[in-house]
Amino acid sequence: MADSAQAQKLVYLVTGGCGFLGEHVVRMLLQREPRLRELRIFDLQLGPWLEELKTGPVQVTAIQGDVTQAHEVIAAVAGAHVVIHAAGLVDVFGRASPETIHEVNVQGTKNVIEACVQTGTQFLVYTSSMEVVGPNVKGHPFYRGNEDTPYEAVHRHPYPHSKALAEQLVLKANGRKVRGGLPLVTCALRPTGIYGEGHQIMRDIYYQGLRLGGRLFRAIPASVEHGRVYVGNVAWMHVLVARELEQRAALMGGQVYFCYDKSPYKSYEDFNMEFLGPCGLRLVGTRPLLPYWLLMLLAALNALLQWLLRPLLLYAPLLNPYTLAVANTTFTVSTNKAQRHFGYEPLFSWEDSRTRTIRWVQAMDGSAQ
Ligand SMILES: NC(=O)c1ccc[n+]([C@@H]2O[C@H](COP(=O)([O-])OP(=O)(O)OC[C@H]3O[C@@H](n4cnc5c(N)ncnc54)[C@H](O)[C@@H]3O)[C@@H](O)[C@H]2O)c1
Ligand SMILES: CC(C)CCC[C@@H](C)[C@H]1CC[C@H]2[C@@H]3[C@H](O)C=C4C[C@@H](O)CC[C@]4(C)[C@H]3CC[C@]12C
Repeated sequence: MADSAQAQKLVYLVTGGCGFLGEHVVRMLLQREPRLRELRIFDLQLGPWLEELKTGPVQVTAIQGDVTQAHEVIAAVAGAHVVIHAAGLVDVFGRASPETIHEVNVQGTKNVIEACVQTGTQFLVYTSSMEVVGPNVKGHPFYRGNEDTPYEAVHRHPYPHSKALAEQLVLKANGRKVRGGLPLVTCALRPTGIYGEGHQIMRDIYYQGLRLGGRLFRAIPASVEHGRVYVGNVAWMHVLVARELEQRAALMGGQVYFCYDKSPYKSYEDFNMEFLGPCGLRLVGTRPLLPYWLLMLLAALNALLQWLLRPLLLYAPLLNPYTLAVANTTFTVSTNKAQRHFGYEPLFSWEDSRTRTIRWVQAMDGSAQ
């Protein structure tokens, strides 16, 4: 008993802890980090599910706050041993302005780094993205690459641009002296397209399929591979990195790691069918039903409509020139860097990840389309 009381000494802060990934990180920490004394969850919007966590042995502190507000971030970070910075504005559909995306993703990350430095927090894990590498605007394939694979990263879209700038800030901050004189240890995790329970885009596509009479129409050739990783494994990587950063600071500090697991290499649409198929949806066509030039035209039309309608309403469909380019460019990773550096093995097999995701889709209310 005395041992476990003594062992429970760490204070963790998860920014964006109520988001899709953040919730999984929070739950994983509570299950798999026995040294936790307090878990602070910082988010713009707090989820009602947090209440149920407050009855456990770890003190769960919910903090409604905005990463763009430096004073709010400092107050949340003060006294934390580890910060997992997963808050971000994930928008590739033109819902938010480029300035807002920059403010949240870049200035927000600067605020987190400065808060660590000012308050003496030594360990910072940043949720980056595969998008800091690519796909690039030239449509170059990244075929089962790793962290060292050369690739021409060119960003024109505000979201990947902001993630790339934020990642650079985090990596550059590694080694800075925090209050008390110890060095800040940082690293960045780069998930590919995350899937699993709570994935909003999967939900949208499922409902779209239901509205279309249980059908989805193939738009992307089956040969285009899109990297995907299960949310539980991404969360597990965050927990492991946070745990190992202290012991392996020299090796892991300033490093980037792709998030990977045993999810199969498939096109975006074929991969989604692994879950949507067993839930009654069918992907029509072995080849794209529309020629690529027509899809590009439709995507451009959507972008034009978005611009024209902006004063009246927000028109933000899934298809736009950027999402089409991402879905239509092979981008997959094959690496074991996380295994070599901190012993990562996926916690969930592909079969588990698939079953859990299917169960979640099945539990959705089909009438809520
Ligand atoms: N979803 C993916 O496929 C994917 C892939 C790679 C990387 N990522 C990264 O993972 C992180 C989490 O993404 P997600 O998919 O869970 O998105 P999400 O939108 O579900 O979660 C982001 C969370 O951040 C919070 N947030 C946004 N602005 C904030 C602000 N100003 N202050 C405080 N909190 C704020 C949101 O309220 C939300 O809860 C992001 O940094 C994203 O860039 C996501
Ligand atoms: C062209 C249509 C037929 C299909 C549109 C699908 C499109 C909305 C999907 C395809 C790929 C998706 C992105 C990809 O999985 C990886 C990421 C990285 C992450 O950091 C943020 C989300 C994002 C950009 C996904 C967004 C949705 C995309 C573009």
